[in-house]
Amino acid sequence: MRRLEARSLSVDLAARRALDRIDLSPAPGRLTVIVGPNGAGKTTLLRALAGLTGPAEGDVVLDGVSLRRMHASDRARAIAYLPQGGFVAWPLPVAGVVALGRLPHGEKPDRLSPAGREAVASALRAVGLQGFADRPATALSGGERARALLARALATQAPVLLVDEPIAALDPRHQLVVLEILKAHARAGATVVAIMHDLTLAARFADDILLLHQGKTEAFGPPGAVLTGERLAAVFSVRAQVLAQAGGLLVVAESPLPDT
Ligand SMILES: Nc1ncnc2c1ncn2[C@@H]1O[C@H](COP(=O)(O)OP(=O)(O)OP(=O)(O)O)[C@@H](O)[C@H]1O
Repeated sequence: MRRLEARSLSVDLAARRALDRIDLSPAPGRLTVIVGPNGAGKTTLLRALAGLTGPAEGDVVLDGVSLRRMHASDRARAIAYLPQGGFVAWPLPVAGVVALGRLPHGEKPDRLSPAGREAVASALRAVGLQGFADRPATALSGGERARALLARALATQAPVLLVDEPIAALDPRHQLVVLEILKAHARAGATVVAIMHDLTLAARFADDILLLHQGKTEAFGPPGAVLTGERLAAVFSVRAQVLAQAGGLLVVAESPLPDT
């Protein structure tokens, strides 16, 4: 198990502070979900946790070592990152796209080791795309492509998995399938951090929720402690009902409040 930690992390984008002194230590074995309004800094935080955006102040460390001091290939083996709204430019077969997840292990997609081949096959099975292995990735629907790109991240078999809006393009069944994959991956010992906008699904699947607002931590903890009607009003500017149900909370945004 690897311990990823943001320590008083601040990030500047175009000379503007996008993240302000974030402390976050997503626990291995648990699914941590980041929520917050558009522009709150969620993607910026995930990119910083992946070592793709450097801190202005503070740091991101893996097992106590700054990501800035790690070799890029060590970092890529340790941390798999799935960007938002993934895009595939070349008509590579789906299995070839997923095999790109083995590059950090020094494996060429067309010459995988037996372990690499098994990792690719198992990732394709996990996302339900085993029948699509030979299809050009440019000939997939948006949701199929999103699942193929998640499979690429899974094929890395990294102990840390960071995924930016992994269910945004998915139908209800595949949303549940992907969230179950993420949860199972966490339960198997990985550190899994996902950005989501669906607060009901976040409440149902997350072990911990980080609520970001204007680059700062508004709240962190179990869903029931973080997602309160009062907080949703203050952060999202919506009147919302948070209803306790068997299986989790149901969050219903009822009406927009005047923007503050
Ligand atoms: N490359 C960039 N240069 C300058 N500012 C940026 C850049 N990328 C993002 N920003 C700004 O930084 C802030 C945080 O952006 P970020 O993408 O992290 O938000 P987010 O919470 O992921 O939003 P969303 O829910 O819309 O995806 C926003 O105000 C955004 O306009």
